[in-house]
Amino acid sequence: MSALLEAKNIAYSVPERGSSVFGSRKKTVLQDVSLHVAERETLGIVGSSGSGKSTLSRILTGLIRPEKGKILFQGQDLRDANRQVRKDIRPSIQMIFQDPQGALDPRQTVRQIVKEPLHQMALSNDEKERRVLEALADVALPQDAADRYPRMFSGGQRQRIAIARALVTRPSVIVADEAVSALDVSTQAVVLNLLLDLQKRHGLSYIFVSHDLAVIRHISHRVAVLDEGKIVETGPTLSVMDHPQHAATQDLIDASL
Ligand SMILES: Nc1ncnc2c1ncn2[C@@H]1O[C@H](COP(=O)(O)OP(=O)(O)OP(=O)(O)O)[C@@H](O)[C@H]1O
Repeated sequence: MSALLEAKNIAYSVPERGSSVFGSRKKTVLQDVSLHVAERETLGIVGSSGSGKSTLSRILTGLIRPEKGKILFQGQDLRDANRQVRKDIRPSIQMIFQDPQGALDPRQTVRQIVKEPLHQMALSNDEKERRVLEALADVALPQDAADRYPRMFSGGQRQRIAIARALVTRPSVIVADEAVSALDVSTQAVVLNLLLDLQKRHGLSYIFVSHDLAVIRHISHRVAVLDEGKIVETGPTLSVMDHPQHAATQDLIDASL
């Protein structure tokens, strides 16, 4: 299968805490990370707290730039792409964040929240409105949800709003960073099944980032294990889980039992 979104030899570091801006020491957050996701595939990225998952998610969606390495979308290096091409590609790669409470602006209506990613796209207002209602229907929220505020919804419903916002640009890949971690287990299952259903209906690819192996097992075709900023193991989800090769994988399995 050819890669839809690919990371090649990504490195990222931050100034060590307490070091000055002059001659500061650096802490490595990601080191030589390479991975890809194919069309209609879900790649799970699992790792313990501090292993670099959120940083990697933000690099994959272009929110932060890697220090080294490159991100390719359909084979095109996003660094080389000119502004117009980047503008065309950006809607194809969307992100869902962990905390539905914190990620949704409480002062905005659901319509404003879901519409926000469309601002950069040259669409008529009517088309934008159509897309918002279509995205809400996609996540099984009623049309009148558009005029309400996030606080009027449960945690699971708020996460549906976040998913609708990601879907509204009709992306081909969604990076989900701990997308169900803030939800109770039964709501997690409902949201994961919704994501699986959306994948089938829209041919989506997911990069699904979580510390929770049970969640990753439910949703991912393949898995990459991140440990201290490095991918230490990768393969089909069940074979990695049934025959872990690295101590970090075994630790995550033990923690999920
Ligand atoms: N901007 C930053 N400034 C300082 N340290 C950072 C920054 N970004 C990341 N780090 C550090 O890099 C490491 C990895 O962080 P990251 O948030 O990517 O990990 P994570 O696997 O998502 O962890 P968690 O599950 O706890 O959120 C952590 O030690 C974190 O403190």
